[in-house]
Parts: sequence; structure tokens; C-alpha cells
Amino acid sequence: MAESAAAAVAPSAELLEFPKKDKRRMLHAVYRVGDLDRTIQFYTEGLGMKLLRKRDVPDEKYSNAFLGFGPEDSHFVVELTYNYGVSSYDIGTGFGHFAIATEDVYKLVENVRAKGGSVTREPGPVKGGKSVIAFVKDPDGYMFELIQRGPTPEPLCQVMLRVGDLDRAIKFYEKALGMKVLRTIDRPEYKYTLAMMGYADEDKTTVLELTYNYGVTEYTKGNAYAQIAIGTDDVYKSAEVINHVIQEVGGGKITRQPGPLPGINTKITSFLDPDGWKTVLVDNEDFLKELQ
Ligand SMILES: C[C@@H](O)C(=O)SC[C@H](NC(=O)CC[C@H](N)C(=O)O)C(=O)NCC(=O)O
Repeated sequence: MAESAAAAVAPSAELLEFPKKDKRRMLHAVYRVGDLDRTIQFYTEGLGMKLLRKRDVPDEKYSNAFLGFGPEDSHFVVELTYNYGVSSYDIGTGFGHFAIATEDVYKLVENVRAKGGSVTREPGPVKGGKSVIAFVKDPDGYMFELIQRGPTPEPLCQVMLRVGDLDRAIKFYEKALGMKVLRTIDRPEYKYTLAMMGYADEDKTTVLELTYNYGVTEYTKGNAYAQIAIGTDDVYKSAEVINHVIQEVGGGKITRQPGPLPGINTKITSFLDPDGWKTVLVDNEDFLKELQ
């Protein structure tokens, strides 16, 4: 009896392969800001992003602005949320940064400075490596790493999150989300290891940069950064796989069962990874319809 029950719920090999075969793309990062116009001004004039669209949802007392380096149907973008009357948030210690690839970090830093932005790390080679980087802080305190790179179709190139167990996080993002480990960097002299994870090469797409600081297993999440969204052709199959991986890895949680959102009918499912970072999977077709 117990055996047949177990057999009935065991996912097929085909289902477990689904995340790797699915049409996945990182769509956007969602986070809260205290003044939408102030952030739009900094991102457009200081960082060179375009304002793609805005929407106001007065019934729910919030507004959104979408910004990036290209249209949402082909680029990763940021979705800023302004909650009426809330002017500041706690970013916590777990969120790391967003990154922008540019052909001239020095020039971009000068531009940020000229627009009154805060440069927290001057341009130069990364400690322990060769890439030329800089860090700037946006008006709410979110960090942007500026990375010197050749021309790229996707300048908004990283979302960095800190995790407490890198092997567990890698296994989760590989199996539950079908991401590949694109590169790992261990810098024992600075006591950290990074794993770049994603769906295509780092210089062509946005990747998730998971950072493990030796011996640090817990971070605070604050209430500012919310989630990343990823496209899928099937939220139902995706959620089945995620459920299975949650049990296998021993961490994570489905926070929204797959199905259409009331009112707009876009099918989504959402979950937390073993470190508590949230991801929303969005039906690809519904997402494109929403943009029309
Ligand atoms: C692409 C890759 O090489 C980098 O740019 S890594 C940047 C580096 N990251 C870290 O140090 C991560 C660990 C750190 N303790 C953390 O939790 O953020 C970095 O920020 N270097 C700083 C520098 O000044 O070079």
C-alpha cells in the first residue's frame, strides 16, 4: 500500500526534465521604492535606462514603473513598486546588487556623479580578479555594480543574492528552475564563493549571481526587494517539479499554487527557495498578452 502510494506520486523523469526543456527567461526584478519619480530620474539620467511604462493601481494604493535597456518582450527589466505614503524600506543584508554592463565604467561613474548619485566604490579591478567594476547606490540604497564589458544585448546583467548554503542553492536552481551553472569563482583570500546561474551566456543575458560568504548561513531579507519573475510555458508542470525539488532538497516553499490571477487571468505560480528568496513563474503567452 505504502509502496503503491509512493509510486503514484513519484514524478516521471520526463516531468523532472521539463524545467531544462521549457522556454525560460528572466523577465524582471520587483522591488519597492520610496519615490518613483526620484528613482526614474536616477535610472534614466544616471544609469542610462529607459522608462518603458508606468501604471497606477489606486484601488490597491500602489503604482509601478518599468525600466530597462530594451523592450520587456526581449529584455530583463526592473519593476519598481511605490506604495502610497511609504517613503522608505529596509533592504536587509541578503540582497546584494543589480549589475549593469558597460563598455566604459569610468565614464558611467562620472555620469552618475554628475547627476548627484552616490559612488560607493571607485572604478578599478575587482579585489582578487581582473574585471573592472564600480559600485553606485540608488536613492533608496539599492546597490548597482557597474561592470566593464564589450557590447552586450543585455546591459542589466545580474541580480546578486546572498545564500547560506551554495551547494543547496545551486541544486535548487538547477533542478527546480532548470538554470545552468555558468561560472563559479572562489576567492578564499576574501572568503567568498560565487555561482553565476542562468539560461544563456553571461554576456548575452541576465544571470542570478549567488554569493556565499564563508561561514555565513543567515541574512535578513528586509521588506524592500521582493522577487524575480521568470517566464515558463507551463506554470502547472513547473509547480509540480518545484514541489518535488522542495522535498528532495529539504527547503523552499510554494507560496502561490499555479493558476490565473484574479482579474487579469495571467497564470502564475510563486515559491521561496531554501534561503527564502522569492521567484514568480509567469506564463509566457499571458505575459506577452499583458504587454499589448
Ligand atoms: C564578477 C565578479 O568577479 C565580481 O564582480 S565579484 C564582486 C565582489 N563580490 C564580493 O566580494 C562578494 C562577497 C562580499 N562579501 C559580499 O557579500 O558582497 C565585490 O563586491 N568586490 C568588492 C571590490 O571592491 O572589489
